[in-house]
Order: sequence, then C-alpha cells, then structure tokens
Amino acid sequence: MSCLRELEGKMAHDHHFINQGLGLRRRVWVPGPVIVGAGPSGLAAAACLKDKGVPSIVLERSNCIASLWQFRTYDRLRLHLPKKFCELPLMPFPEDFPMYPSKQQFVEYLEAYAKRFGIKPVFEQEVESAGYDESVGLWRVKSVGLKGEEMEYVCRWLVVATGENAEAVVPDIKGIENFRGEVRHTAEYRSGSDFRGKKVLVVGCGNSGMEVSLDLCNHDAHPSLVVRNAVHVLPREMLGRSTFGLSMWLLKWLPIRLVDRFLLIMSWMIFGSTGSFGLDRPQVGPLELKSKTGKTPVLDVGTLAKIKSGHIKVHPSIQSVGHHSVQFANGRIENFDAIILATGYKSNTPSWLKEKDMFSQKDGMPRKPFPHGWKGERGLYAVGFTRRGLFGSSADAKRVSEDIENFWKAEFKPNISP
Ligand SMILES: Cc1cc2nc3c(=O)[nH]c(=O)nc-3n(C[C@H](O)[C@H](O)[C@H](O)COP(=O)(O)OP(=O)(O)OC[C@H]3O[C@@H](n4cnc5c(N)ncnc54)[C@H](O)[C@@H]3O)c2cc1C
Ligand SMILES: NC(=O)C1=CN([C@@H]2O[C@H](COP(=O)(O)OP(=O)(O)OC[C@H]3O[C@@H](n4cnc5c(N)ncnc54)[C@H](OP(=O)(O)O)[C@@H]3O)[C@@H](O)[C@H]2O)C=CC1
Ligand SMILES: O=C(O)C(=O)Cc1c[nH]c2ccccc12
Repeated sequence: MSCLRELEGKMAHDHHFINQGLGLRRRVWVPGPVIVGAGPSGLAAAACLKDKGVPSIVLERSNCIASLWQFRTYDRLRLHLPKKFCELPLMPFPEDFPMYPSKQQFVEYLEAYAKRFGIKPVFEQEVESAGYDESVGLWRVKSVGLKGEEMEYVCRWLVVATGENAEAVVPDIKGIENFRGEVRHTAEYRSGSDFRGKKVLVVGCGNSGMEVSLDLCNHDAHPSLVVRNAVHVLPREMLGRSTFGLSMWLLKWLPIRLVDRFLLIMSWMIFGSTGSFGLDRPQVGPLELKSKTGKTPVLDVGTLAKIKSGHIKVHPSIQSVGHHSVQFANGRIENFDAIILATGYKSNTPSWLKEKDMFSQKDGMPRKPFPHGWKGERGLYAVGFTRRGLFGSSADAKRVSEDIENFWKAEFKPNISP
C-alpha cells in the first residue's frame, strides 16, 4: 500500500501509467477519479473536478459524448424544462438559445462544455466490471474496447454516471414475437416520416409515448396509444410561465400538496377533464408522485389536443398480439402496421458494478433515498440517479466534486516546510 501511495505522489500529474505485462489486460493507474459515462452527468462531474484542480478520466462506451441525446432520441426532441433548469454547473446556456433548446442545441452546448473544461473522454470503452480490491484499497475498473481490447483502470474514486436511461425497457407482451409488422423501441425512433400512412400502436404514455404519438400524427401516420395506468398530464406552460418554473417558485412558500392542487386546477381549466378521453389521473398529485416514485408528469406539447380531436386513439392494456392485430384488455381487436414501445429505460449498473451496498441489484439505482444517494463507501459516488433530470445531475456533480476535493487536498497537500 505504501508503495502505491508513493507511486500516487509521483504520478499525480500523469494521467496514464501503463503497466503492461501483469496479465493480458493493459493496466492504467489513474491518480484522480474514474468517471463512467460521458453524458451530461459525467461531463458535469469532470468539469466540477477540473475546476477544483482534480484531474479525472471519463470512460464512455459510445464514440461521442451524450450518446443518449445524439443516438437514442427522436428528431423533434426539445428540453421540456426551461434552459435555466437544465444547465450544467459553471457554464450557462448561450443567451441566444430559446427557452426550450432543441436536442441539436443541447448537444452543441455539451460539446462546448466539454471543450471549455478540456474534457476528453476515452471513447469506445465499455465498462464491463468495477469492483473494490480490498487488498490494495483501490477500485479496479475493467473495460473492453470495440476490437475486444481489454483495459483495467485502477483508482481511488469511482464516479458512476451511466444514467437512469442506460438500457431500453422492453416488456414481455404476450404474442409480440409473432407480430409481422415492425416493433421498435423509442430509443430507435427518429421521426414519423418512416410511418406515413401506417397504423401505429404506441405502447406507454410517459413523455416519450405522448410526444412520439404527436410526431406520428404530424407525419400523417395513424397512431393509437396504450394507456394502462393513471397518468398526470400538465400543460408545459400556464399563466405565461413554465409549469415547472412556476411549481418550483410556489414550492418555496407552499406545501407540495397545495402546489399540486393548484397545478390540477390550472390543468383542468386548460384541458378540461383528461379522464374523459382515457387519461385518468393518479390519486396522488403530480409533484408528490414525482418526489415519491420518480414518475415524471407528462408535460404536454400538443398531444392532448390530438387525442381530443380523435387523431390519436387511446386504448387500455394489451392482452395479446397476433400476426397483424392487437387485442386489448377491453376485448377490442385492431390491426396495426407497427408497434412503438415507449416503455421507458433502466439503469445498467447491476450488469457491471460489483459493489452491492450502494446500488440496488434490482433497479440499478442508489438504495439510499434522495438526497443521500450520491455517496457510497470507499470512494464510490453516483451522479445523475435522483430522478430529477439535469437539475439533479448538476447538484450531484457539485456535491461529489466537493467531497473528492477534500480527500484530494488532504492526500496531495504539497510538502512545503516553512
Ligand atoms: C428522451 C429524453 C428526454 C429527456 N429530456 C430531459 C429534459 O428536458 N430535461 C431534463 O432535465 N432531463 C431530461 N431527460 C432525463 C435524462 O436523464 C437527462 O437529460 C440526461 O441525459 C441524463 O444524463 P446522464 O449523463 O445521467 O445519462 P445519459 O445521458 O444516459 O449518459 C450516460 C452515458 O453513460 C454511457 N454508459 C452507459 N453504460 C456504460 C458503460 N458500462 N461503460 C461506459 N459508458 C457507459 C452511455 O453511453 C451514456 O453516454 C430526458 C431523458 C430522455 C430519455
Ligand atoms: N422533452 C423531454 O424533456 C422528454 C423527457 N423524457 C424523459 O425521459 C424519461 C423516460 O421517459 P419515457 O421514455 O416516456 O419512459 P417512462 O418510464 O417515463 O414511461 C414509460 C411508460 O410506459 C408504460 N409501460 C411500461 N411497460 C408497459 C406495458 N407493458 N404496457 C403498457 N404500458 C407500459 C409505463 O406505464 P406505467 O406508468 O403504468 O408503468 C409508462 O407510461 C422520463 O424521465 C421522461 O420525463 C422523455 C421524453 C421527452
Ligand atoms: O424529464 C425528466 O425526466 C425530468 O426528470 C425533468 C423533471 C424533473 N422534475 C420534474 C417535475 C416535473 C416535470 C419534469 C421534471
């Protein structure tokens, strides 16, 4: 251990210390934290660390930053929350960006962010396992490159930033394997132009399902939406302000239940009763539900009007799928040309993180409830697992970097005698 410490001192300014010949894997000693994931959370963590003088290394399975935004989202996507709630620490959005930046603008911002803080992730490095080695008191992070080349990064601090949306959730739907039309998850959906004139069933009514249905409508497809449970749909704006901004402001003075009541009254005045067209509301209010379960209310950008006008049909749960048809829980059977699964995403930490205390094996999320989930034992951290969007990522990145900075300073205090 002491020789490792000595090495640490010597290597404090070297990012990579390659020690070949200790087996087939190339082993690299990283003096600072290893961050897994180059999405907004990983970039925010690296930037905050850099700002405090702590070097880090970012490992990313894809070949670019923000791969979720670049490769796995639909073309018409914009931020749903105003830009001031989505900015990463230390760098606001450009002033000439609109209130709700498009995905291209968001990616542009992230590219500029990475450049500004000199963040150069190691791309095409899929982390396949990470575990704490008690014998040396360090993390061993094992990755595999595109050509199968294996690496091991050894470090004191491990920051998990692989996101809540690392893998698509593909539910088991009876008979779906027999369906002759196309079945596609929203992660593979780009635009309704692929479905012009087709009858498309969208399964799931979160923000993705609602917006994809609207996009299909706008491209002259004929969408139907499966709504199996109650859902809160709120207008994106009310009283000339963003619903989210207004809610945050009201929460400074009022209890969550009162703010929820206000949101529901306003929504009723704007939409009427959503239950009358198949979208029943949960018993618990939208913000309370978000805070208790992480279920995000749908922020409507025009889908509801299309449901009201009959351009988007609403169906209950799917009972079974045939070659060309779908039978619903109410017994109705309809033919479809394609099925889009807007069934959400999940964390992938159970598949690679060998530590069982901090992250649940079941859902891959931190076990400790918000706001305590960002820090584990032995130098393990999480950024972007609070179900609070980009706002949550920024808050985590700040906390994590402050915590690591304290250890870093204590460890590497320059040995200057008076
Ligand atoms: C369609 C959509 C729209 C959204 N819109 C908003 C919004 O408007 N506002 C908001 O606040 N939030 C929004 N969100 C929430 C979203 O979670 C955040 O926007 C944001 O992308 C989260 O950043 P992240 O870095 O935590 O995760 P991600 O963006 O998913 O980044 C994680 C990165 O880790 C990489 N990775 C995963 N596993 C490994 C591995 N084993 N090894 C190496 N790399 C790995 C991935 O390739 C990815 O690049 C949206 C989410 C979706 C799906
Ligand atoms: N512009 C923006 O800001 C956007 C933001 N997002 C965000 O991205 C994240 C992911 O959103 P999204 O992709 O919509 O995923 P969600 O997890 O939010 O929604 C998944 C939906 O699929 C339903 N579902 C799951 N399995 C089945 C099934 N077998 N049969 C029927 N329905 C099913 C769920 O129903 P149930 O509730 O019953 O489980 C739920 O309605 C969210 O945080 C969301 O807010 C997404 C799109 C746009
Ligand atoms: O889009 C998302 O996934 C978000 O998590 C953004 C978000 C965080 N808190 C909210 C409360 C109401 C609506 C959206 C969000």
